[in-house]
Amino acid sequence: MEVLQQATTLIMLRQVASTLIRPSDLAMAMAGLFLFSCLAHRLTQKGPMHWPLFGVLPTLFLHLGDIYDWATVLLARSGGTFPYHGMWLGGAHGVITSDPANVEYILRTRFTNFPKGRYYRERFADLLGDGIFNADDDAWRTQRRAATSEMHSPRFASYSAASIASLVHGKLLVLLSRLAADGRAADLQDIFLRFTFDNICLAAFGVDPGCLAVDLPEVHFAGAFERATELTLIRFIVPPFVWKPMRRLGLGPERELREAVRVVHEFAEKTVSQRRAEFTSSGNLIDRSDLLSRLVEATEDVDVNGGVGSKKLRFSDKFIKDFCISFILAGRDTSSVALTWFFWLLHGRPDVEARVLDELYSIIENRQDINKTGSFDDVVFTVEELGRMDYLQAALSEALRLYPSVPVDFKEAVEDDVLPDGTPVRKGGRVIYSIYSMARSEGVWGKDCREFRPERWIGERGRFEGESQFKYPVFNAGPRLCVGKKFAYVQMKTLAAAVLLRFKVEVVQGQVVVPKMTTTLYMRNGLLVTFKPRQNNKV
Ligand code: HEM
Repeated sequence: MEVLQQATTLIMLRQVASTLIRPSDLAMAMAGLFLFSCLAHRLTQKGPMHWPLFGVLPTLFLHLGDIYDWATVLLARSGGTFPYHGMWLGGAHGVITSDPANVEYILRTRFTNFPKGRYYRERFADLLGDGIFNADDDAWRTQRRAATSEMHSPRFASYSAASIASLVHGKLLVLLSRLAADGRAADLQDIFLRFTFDNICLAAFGVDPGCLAVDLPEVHFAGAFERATELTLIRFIVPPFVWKPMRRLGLGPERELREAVRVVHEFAEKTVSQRRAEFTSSGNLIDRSDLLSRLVEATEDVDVNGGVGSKKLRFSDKFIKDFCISFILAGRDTSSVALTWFFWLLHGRPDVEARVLDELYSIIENRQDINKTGSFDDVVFTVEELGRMDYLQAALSEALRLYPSVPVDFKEAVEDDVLPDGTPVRKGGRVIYSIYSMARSEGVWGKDCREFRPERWIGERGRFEGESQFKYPVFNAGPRLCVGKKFAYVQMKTLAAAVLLRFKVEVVQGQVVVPKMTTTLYMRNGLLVTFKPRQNNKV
């Protein structure tokens, strides 16, 4: 991340240098540096080529378009971990790893020495405030406790399952039927993004923004949220000496970011204060099960008199607002991109699709109230039935293994440390772990690691069997394991089962399907598909 910023700086420097130095002298100097670096790289052979003065930047720059695959090759060549550093005096340094033992060390064993860190928090502060996604230490712990107790409560679980099913059956299937009837191609990624945005807002605020309406409208809040996220990510590319003054002066993308953040915060503040007023006037929010209502009602124990006693306090509006915004960011696009890759992989593997369908048919056949007409129109799978979809769970987990929604993540070292494989990490350095590369490592997943093989998740008794969090940190691992993991599987399984049962999703030929190089593994060009209704003659 910081290295990317330095790459931008490098381009600027090159432009300045070309006005001060003759181009031929510059070319000679660059050729000298290149030869020197090649020689040094030949001698060390670990990781990417580092240039004098510029560190890894020029090499990185050549690979911006295929950075995940490039890092995968380098990690394989260097035994799973290599150090990097950015420009001389720039201060960016750290290691990149795909070794599960190192991942376990930073995410669990030495959790307190590897927080998200200031670098991350500073960039997300405007959008996320002190929300769980952007917090460390005590601020994170309080929110984590609240998140786990509210999200894992039976009340929230049944509310979220019902709202997922209602969105899928009441809106998504209606939209797909319309598209199928018109024979129109549509971008599956866009449709799924709309679905997960509405879904996460329902879970967080109990409010449906309506992105999934059949006319696929532009929704102001959703657009602002997306823009705010994209514009925040620019801060990971542009150096701080550029974005910070622009922020202060309200210029360029920073001005647009301020406006998008304002829209998001205004919406969140208004919703929180309306819910607070509703609670104050009626004394409870008994009819509401969304996270916001739970948090408005909840209290936390706070120490008083130096820890001698404690009293119950309500969460502040700011706490709840920040929490809900983080929650929306965390659950907004992760499962939609996972589902898009899943449908794309299925398209290339009719055998896997047939096994998923067989599983669905056999669950329907086992129903007491089986619909003898053979029509699937009314089938809405229950949470218990979703739990019996082992093969679907395996296929989704395998799609996420190959195309993890968060392909690369990182932590910052508070103190000097040494990773289990012997690699030293200096204070302030970053440990970047490539989840994308771990999936493609023969040492981690075996010789067939690049194959889409759901069977690797099925145990001897034919049931789904999970893997170590540290070999598969797709949902993060250790104390910061994704709190939405259960929610995400219910959401993905409900959607995938309902759609596959009713439609054959056909990928339009001739499009280029490649990942976008950003923090979430979007498809760069989306995924154009058509929907063909299935003949329901199986039951
Ligand atoms: C396929 C879907 C999902 C994947 C792959 C996924 C993955 C992740 C990952 C990798 C992290 C760690 C990010 C970091 O700290 O840098 C995370 C954290 C988190 N996720 Fe998810 N997520 C998914 C869906 C969801 C959903 C649907 C929700 C909400 C309902 C959610 C809520 C959260 C929250 C609140 C955190 C922060 C946890 C903490 O820092 O303690 N996630 N998730």
